Amino acid sequence: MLRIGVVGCGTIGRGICRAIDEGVVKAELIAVYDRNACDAEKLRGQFSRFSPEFMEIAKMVKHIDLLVECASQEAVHDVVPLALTSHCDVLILSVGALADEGLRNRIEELASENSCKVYLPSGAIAGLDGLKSASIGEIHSVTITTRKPPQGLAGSPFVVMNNIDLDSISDATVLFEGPAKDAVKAFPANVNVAATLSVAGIGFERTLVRVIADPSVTRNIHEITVKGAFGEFSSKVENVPSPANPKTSYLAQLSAIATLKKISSPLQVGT
Ligand SMILES: NC(=O)C1=CN([C@@H]2O[C@H](COP(=O)(O)OP(=O)(O)OC[C@H]3O[C@@H](n4cnc5c(N)ncnc54)[C@H](OP(=O)(O)O)[C@@H]3O)[C@@H](O)[C@H]2O)C=CC1
Ligand SMILES: O=C([O-])CC(=O)C(=O)O
Repeated sequence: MLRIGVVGCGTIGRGICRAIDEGVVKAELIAVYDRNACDAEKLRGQFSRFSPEFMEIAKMVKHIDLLVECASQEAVHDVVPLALTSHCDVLILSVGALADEGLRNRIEELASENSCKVYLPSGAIAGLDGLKSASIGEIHSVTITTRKPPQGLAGSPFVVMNNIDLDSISDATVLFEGPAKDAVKAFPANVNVAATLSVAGIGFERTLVRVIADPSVTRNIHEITVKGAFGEFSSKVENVPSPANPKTSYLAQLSAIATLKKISSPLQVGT
């Protein structure tokens, strides 16, 4: 059976571990790691079928087949090359890290040299199937508009560096418009979905991102428009935020679990 290690024991990590323990994903939960050791320790005690060990990454990669990164963009730099070098497949949630072209190329090279797979779940958006099909032909434009309650954007480098008082925003306000390459650095915990779109479609320079702080909404809303030789499509997801981390939509966690389910199943559905 597939042996999994999870890096990052926050909102998504906890959900993934629970899904493995409950048998939704047919795999063994071997190890967990978080830079806050006590969060990982708390999580370890919550399972009925598995007792994952708290393991540093260097040890973890010797005991698993697949490493799940659900920590931060910084963690992608630290753990993904190491896992691939150790012949582990990798599932990445903090996809914004791949805006770094050097890291992206290194990850692709290491995966290829070591015959490993790198999985990027569709996260909190819908429509990647259409974009992947469309990108076999010519794509003219990909745009994503992300609309979140102001406090869902709290702590992001863009808000901090520009001294934006989120509490004083009374109407929907466009905070950012620009390429995905800049958006994922400005809002690293909010628009990883723009990075996934970039990889699936026309890259980090040409994928355009708009971030709106909107006090009138309670959901994290992602609207995507793709235009190309195939015609055009739009998708809109109104996501329920995770109670433990309102930046992260519940669908992101479900999407990671669905990807693990697909990996561990003989039946493959969809593009
Ligand atoms: N691809 C997608 O569609 C989506 C991606 N995401 C991304 O997925 C990741 C996980 O999200 P979520 O579970 O909500 O986040 P949480 O903040 O709830 O949990 C992340 C956990 O990982 C820890 N962590 C962060 N960096 C490291 C590191 N370098 N090494 C070890 N542990 C680390 C955090 O510690 P600490 O609290 O100290 O930071 C925290 O305990 C985030 O990067 C998020 O932006 C989220 C939603 C959608
Ligand atoms: O969960 C979401 O709404 C999207 C998100 O935070 C991200 O892509 O980083």
